[in-house]
Amino acid sequence: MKLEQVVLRPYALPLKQPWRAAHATLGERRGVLIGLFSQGLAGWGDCAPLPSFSGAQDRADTFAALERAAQSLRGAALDEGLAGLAAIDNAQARWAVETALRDLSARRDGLPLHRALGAAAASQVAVNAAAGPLDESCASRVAAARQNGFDIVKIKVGLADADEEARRLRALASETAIRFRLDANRAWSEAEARRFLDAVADLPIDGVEEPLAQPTLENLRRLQERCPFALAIDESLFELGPEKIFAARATRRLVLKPARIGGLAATLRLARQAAAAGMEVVITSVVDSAIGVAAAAQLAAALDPARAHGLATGPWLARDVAPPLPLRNGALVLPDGPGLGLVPSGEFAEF
Ligand SMILES: O=C(O)CCC(=O)c1ccccc1C(=O)O
Ligand SMILES: [Mg+2]
Repeated sequence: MKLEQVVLRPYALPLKQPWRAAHATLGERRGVLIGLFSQGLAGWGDCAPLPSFSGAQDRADTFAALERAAQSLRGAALDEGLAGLAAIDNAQARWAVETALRDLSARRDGLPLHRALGAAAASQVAVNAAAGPLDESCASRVAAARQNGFDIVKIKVGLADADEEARRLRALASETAIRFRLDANRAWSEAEARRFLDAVADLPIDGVEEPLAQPTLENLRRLQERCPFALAIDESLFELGPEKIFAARATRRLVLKPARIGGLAATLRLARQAAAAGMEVVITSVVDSAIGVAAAAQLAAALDPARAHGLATGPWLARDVAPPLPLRNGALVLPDGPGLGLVPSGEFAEF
């Protein structure tokens, strides 16, 4: 299958309200879609680097790497594209290109992408709601999540004093019956983390991502041992090292962002290694476009559609490149169609 046309389509999508986390605020989302065309079919991928979050590569470097990859794909065969993925030296660009290639190849084979990745057919993926930071309007977002059928709501912590946030979380827990997934994005010293985690130990907490500003396998293990719920490694994955993490099992959970890891196959490999080591794996999106979220959702469906993944970021965008996958009763509904199951629409579909 020869790639007859390769297009790059930049986007800038405003958020309904800023996405705030410890160390980062995001007001709009910029990325580039890559589209591959062959025999009347198209495959799409999303490249949306997050320079403000640790571990992300510089945006200009990323788009330059995507541009180079697009150039080398023009006129190449689909299989040559897949064989050349390892040569793309930028994780987010590689993720976009691999998504587009596998979307196209799954469409050729008439299979939804998760089926093309070797999984049984799934119609939905369980997800946590994304409720933003623990601020004044958090309670209304949590109540809305409960109303919309979510069992787990994710909240960013580490943006205010740890004792104050523990009090706010307790107040929220008394208002709405829901489980909390917290993400400190490396905000706390070990002492602050201990103070917060001890103060909320009796609340319905599903897990806490990245509690420590300076995580090591030793301090994470100490913290995990005093927690009744899962702690998770997310952005510290490569700093701590996947192999060391699997051997140590210092935290119960690992968050994998395929956009940051650099592809579907690489993420599947890490996820299976983590599962074999006895860790829980959660796949998350990066407040990217509906194309990126759909790709991560297909991957999550291939891995474990029943575990709540962090893929409900679509509602934060005021505009999107395609109608996002619908959220129903705490799950992302997967399209029936082949490949990703969605294509860019409106201005993003013209070329
Ligand atoms: O996990 C979720 O529900 C949403 C994804 C998310 O929180 C996130 C989005 C962009 C960048 C970093 C993160 C994060 O998990 O730290
Ligand atoms: Mg996280």
